[in-house]
Amino acid sequence: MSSATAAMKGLVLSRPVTFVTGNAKKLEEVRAILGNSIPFQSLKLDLPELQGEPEDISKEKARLAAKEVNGPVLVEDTCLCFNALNGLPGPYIKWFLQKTGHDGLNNLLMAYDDKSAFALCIFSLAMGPNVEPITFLGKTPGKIVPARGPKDFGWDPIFQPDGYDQTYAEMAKEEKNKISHRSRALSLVKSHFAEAGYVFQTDTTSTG
Ligand SMILES: O=P(O)(O)OP(=O)(O)OP(=O)(O)OC[C@H]1O[C@@H](n2cnc3c(O)ncnc32)[C@H](O)[C@@H]1O
Ligand SMILES: [Mg+2]
Repeated sequence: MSSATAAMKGLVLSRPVTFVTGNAKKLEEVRAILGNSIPFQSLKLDLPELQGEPEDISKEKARLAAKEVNGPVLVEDTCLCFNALNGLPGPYIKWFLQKTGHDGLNNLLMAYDDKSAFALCIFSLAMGPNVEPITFLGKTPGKIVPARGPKDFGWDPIFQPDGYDQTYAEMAKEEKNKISHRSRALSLVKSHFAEAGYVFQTDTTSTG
């Protein structure tokens, strides 16, 4: 689409999308997965999170972020869902991890034979403070195992994706990024950008 056509459709963005997160490891993966496909800057901000269903939590984060940034934003919320617990801890995984650790998360499943789980990533894109966010879901199935591998990113050591004998933590970063919940959601974000034909004005200065 030419920039004139984009302008007629109101799709010219005067600034890049800001990816708002308080989590440096998430940002690292998003950078690696997106490369130069979508121009974005980042803002380190730990946004308050609503309680409720994962999609609503992610959307509300985007609304708050868009108000904060007063421009287009991308946020994501990540859940780790145990099938035996009907999806819990889900969006509350951060607090379960913080309070009980990798062993505690394994112990939660002690009473069940079913150790299956899925990682869920929900990106929300809000093109501005008064625009309804749209969501993009990525899901990777796997199982919960006793911790193996480096402990530098969340629950990576206890999640072993289906079809692999390594945990996320043991896998090479590029390997994880090929199949992860995050990369699956981001490939939908990329398709959305390709289809929407947003045009970024490049004469602005970036703050991030
Ligand atoms: O500022 P935000 O983006 O919200 O960052 P956060 O760290 O608070 O992240 P979430 O609210 O989405 O909570 C998800 C929890 O799961 C962890 N996590 C997220 N993605 C992960 C991944 O790919 N592998 C392992 N742990 C992950 C993360 O460290 C949190 O403890
Ligand atoms: Mg959070």
